[in-house]
Amino acid sequence: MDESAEQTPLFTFGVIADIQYADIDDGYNYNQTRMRYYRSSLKLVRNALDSWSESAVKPDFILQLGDIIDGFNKRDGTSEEALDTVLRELSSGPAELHHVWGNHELYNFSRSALLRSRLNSSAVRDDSSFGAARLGSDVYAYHFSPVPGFRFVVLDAYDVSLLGREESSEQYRSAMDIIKQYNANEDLNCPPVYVGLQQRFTMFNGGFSKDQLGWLDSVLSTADEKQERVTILSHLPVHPCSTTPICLAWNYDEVLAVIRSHSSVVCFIAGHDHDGGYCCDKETAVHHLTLEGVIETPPNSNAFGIVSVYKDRMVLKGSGRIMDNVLLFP
Ligand SMILES: Nc1ncnc2c1ncn2[C@@H]1O[C@H](COP(=O)(O)OP(=O)(O)O)[C@@H](O)[C@H]1O
Repeated sequence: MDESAEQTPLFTFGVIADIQYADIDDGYNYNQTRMRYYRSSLKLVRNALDSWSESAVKPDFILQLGDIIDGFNKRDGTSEEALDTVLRELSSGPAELHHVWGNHELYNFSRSALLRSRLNSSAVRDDSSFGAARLGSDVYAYHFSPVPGFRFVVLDAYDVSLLGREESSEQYRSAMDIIKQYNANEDLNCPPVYVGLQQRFTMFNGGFSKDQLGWLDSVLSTADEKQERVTILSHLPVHPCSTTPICLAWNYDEVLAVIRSHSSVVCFIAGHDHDGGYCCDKETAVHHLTLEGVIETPPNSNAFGIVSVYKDRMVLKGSGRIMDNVLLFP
């Protein structure tokens, strides 16, 4: 029998990704290959909450991996209402929430509005010995330690992006320079090629600035010294084996290089690719987990999980489309 089954976990947390709620009829994705269940996504959130509340060991916190409401809300003028609806449900749950931002957050709200909103969960408990918990400026990146010896780092995968940046800004211009190097299409949401990693250079993706990478590097250095186990969260995946290339972060390779230079990282959790994915990095044995998205999950199924953390592993108990997984620490 799995040894961890007999032990009490050190802590547990819930995971859910790409809820993309909108009060509109079901419809297909852009390529007409997958059905999206916009209203039913709220029911699947309720299923997750019921399960987390009823679980023998209730989660200490919930990780919402981004795209909490769909971009169609912006078109319909229902962004605030839709956000209220989902957050009302999630806030009624058993644990504090940590929100990651995805492209749909930026379709609905400006970066400054997001920083002032309930989707900014950076003001959470942390130990001051670690320096500032948040990166600062208008980048949404922070870290927290739920239990001594463990740390979670929330990254902003749209720090370098055409989304959420004023067209007149330097950041917008430099993101445009990057995408134009690889994508010659008039519609920058259309991938530049049909196969290969270059597909990632679309407007619905983004990347991490030098400032953010430097900040991550220093957070991980301190975590290495303290021999902590770090889990990194981002809307966009950064390992090519954990996702379809069309969903990868623009500068995934730079994030991987930072992760690979630190001993503290044990896991990287992302959303965005609604089909999900998983791989264990060959070089470091760090787990790269991409969660199946709620929005493309049929109403009779589910897409959420609960993770129990032990001293040597994390055990993911998935529901519906999310598979169980045992993530041994490297
Ligand atoms: N192949 C494509 N060509 C042009 N536009 C696209 C393509 N794929 C997606 N889009 C557009 O990009 C935006 C984001 O796509 P969407 O599928 O909603 O992203 P997500 O997977 O995050 O839900 C939408 O406006 C969508 O219409």
